[in-house]
Amino acid sequence: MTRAPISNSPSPEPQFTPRGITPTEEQRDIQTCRARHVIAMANAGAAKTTTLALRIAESITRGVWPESIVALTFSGEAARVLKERLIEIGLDEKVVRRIRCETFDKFAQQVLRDFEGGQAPILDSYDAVAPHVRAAVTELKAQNVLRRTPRELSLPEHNEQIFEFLTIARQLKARLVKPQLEDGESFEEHAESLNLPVSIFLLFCQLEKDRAGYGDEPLWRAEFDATYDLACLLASEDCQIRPPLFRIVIVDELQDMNPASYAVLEYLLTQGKSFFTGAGDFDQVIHRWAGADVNFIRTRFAQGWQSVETRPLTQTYRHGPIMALATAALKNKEVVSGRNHETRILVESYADQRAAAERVAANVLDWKTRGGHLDACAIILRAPYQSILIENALLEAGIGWRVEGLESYLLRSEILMLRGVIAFALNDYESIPGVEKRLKVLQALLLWQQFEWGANRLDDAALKTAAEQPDLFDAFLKGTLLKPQTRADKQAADSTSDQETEADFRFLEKVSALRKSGRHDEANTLANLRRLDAETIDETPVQRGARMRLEQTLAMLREAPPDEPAWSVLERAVDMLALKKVARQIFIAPSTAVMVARSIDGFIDGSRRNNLSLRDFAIWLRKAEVKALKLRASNTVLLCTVEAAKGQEFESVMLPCLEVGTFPLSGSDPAEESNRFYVALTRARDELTLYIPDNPARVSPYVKDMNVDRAISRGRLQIDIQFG
Ligand SMILES: Nc1ncnc2c1ncn2[C@@H]1O[C@H](COP(=O)(O)OP(=O)(O)OP(=O)(O)O)[C@@H](O)[C@H]1O
Repeated sequence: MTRAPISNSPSPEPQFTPRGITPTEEQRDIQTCRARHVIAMANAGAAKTTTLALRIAESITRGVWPESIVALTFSGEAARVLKERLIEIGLDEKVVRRIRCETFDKFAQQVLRDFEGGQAPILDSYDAVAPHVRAAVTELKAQNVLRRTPRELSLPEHNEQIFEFLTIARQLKARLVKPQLEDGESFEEHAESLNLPVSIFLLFCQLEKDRAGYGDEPLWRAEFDATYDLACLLASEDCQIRPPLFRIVIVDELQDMNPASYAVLEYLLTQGKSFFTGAGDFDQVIHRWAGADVNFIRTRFAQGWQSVETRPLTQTYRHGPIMALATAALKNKEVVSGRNHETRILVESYADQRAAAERVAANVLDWKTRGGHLDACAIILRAPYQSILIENALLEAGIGWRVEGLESYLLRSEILMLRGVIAFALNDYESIPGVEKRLKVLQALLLWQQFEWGANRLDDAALKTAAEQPDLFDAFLKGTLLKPQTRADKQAADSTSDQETEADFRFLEKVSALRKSGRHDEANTLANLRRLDAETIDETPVQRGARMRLEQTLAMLREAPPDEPAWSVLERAVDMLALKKVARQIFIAPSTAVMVARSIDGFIDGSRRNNLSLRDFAIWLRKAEVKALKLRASNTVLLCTVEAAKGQEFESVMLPCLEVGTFPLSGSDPAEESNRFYVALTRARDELTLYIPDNPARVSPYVKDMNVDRAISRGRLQIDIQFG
């Protein structure tokens, strides 16, 4: 980033006066700055988003149409927070709705939809993209065999490898790498120039070719593909696409910028001759896997732009000096607070995870007793699996909670599937309340039993009917889950029950027409072939294994002594079903498979409470679910991931499980983990509670780095001196 000196020309007096805050000199300067390009890189809570909102409000007050302003971010959450800040500082909600405020990718999707005249399906997870990767692998292998000298290819087969490939592909797209060769270049040479194995580059090219299809629009887009496609189109020589242009362009979370998003931004700025203001924080990069690159911002961003001014925002207004000192120690940088407030930092030690969860619930109640609002309190987790014990503790304490960035554990597919198994074993289908929930249980069972049903069939009325009626629920077990799949089942895997009935009808008509015209042999052959399809077992070894395991597990559960504790039978069931191994087969991301395994452990651990039998545990689960729903109807505390908390702030923040291996999470990028911790802790306005194990050797190094005691004593001194 080019750093031009701050211009000497004084900024004009602001015309917009915000509600609720008095902008500092620095904020006013950015609000009214005359420079065409203004950039502010600053600490967490240093009012970046607020200042961008002030800049937008100032433009509108000076007569700019809200429709000619676009505010782009890299996460939906950041776009939501920016809109929230615009309203907080006093812009009318109706005016805010007229401003285009969304992620780069949503913006690109809309532009492409208008250009292409339709929306290509969006595949929103790696799991949804994986079948396309497998198809591309098959195609590449087939092509390779036909080569005069086949290459030695090493292509992804297993989920972990496919996940790794998709992550590489995403990074290539962030870098705007095209699936093409330069003139006269070989694939080998090009792959080498990208520092990639040739097999991976070939697969990247093949997948992109498949995605492009033969029409004007691609067959599908994964997350970020719209940004990539738009950037490629804009860079093409015969560029036909004309994205809308805006007078004012705002970008929040600049640290997440990558070359593809930058190409879109540059187009908007050059073609629209727009005024640009951007803000970000180098220490909040937590999406490196998706191509976010601090070096890009530091070295290439704004290169060649005229009239670029970097402006400071030196003080954090979110929290007081104690927190500022603690974050400064953590990140080894200067952090100054402009808030005269003793943000409390509390450190609580725990003996085990259950005790920690109970302390979290007790502290939430205490927060409420001291006059705090539940919805101003957030429990931020490093990983979703950590929610199980906390959800149980909140439930026990009668505290309602809502979730962001994770699903309540009772709704996660691995837990739904286990609940289905319990319901089948006990023949107690009512233990899962509500048709919707039972449908989800059936869908989860199909996923875990590795049925390759298409979306059509999974959402079909027939499955919904099975979820409605107890006898059909049982028939589903016997007639689908425990029955070996046949060739006919496979053929119908993607059709709805209506389509199946229609196919049956057409078949009968055909046979009858043949008979009527005396072609009995043909009619018989057709009928025999159909019978053969219905009788021929056609299941993969994996599917057969899953079916046998389910059968044996149900038998084991039914034969278990009725008073045997649930945790003990469930442990055996999880082993027999080989769930942790199956998780690795089903989920593309290795980290997801690990989380699922931990989630299952947490579920079993949760069943240890009160030593309930399996039947009583099923009853407890049903009651828990009903109670959780009721509690959710009132005020709720937020249970969320760090990613979901980014950009938000809360009066009270609780960070459980700050131990070695959990935060930083083992196997994760250390630099990014440190940033993640920084993001989590800097969400707090008034109170931060850190939960650490009572064994000092197991305490997260980040907590040690914060040097809390020193921050408290120095911070108090600072409050006395600075604010009197
Ligand atoms: N001039 C001011 N006086 C007092 N409080 C302010 C002022 N400007 C902003 N704030 C408050 O400071 C807090 C942090 O602001 P904001 O969310 O804009 O920071 P940020 O830098 O975007 O944070 P993050 O890095 O987490 O995205 C908010 O509560 C906001 O209302």
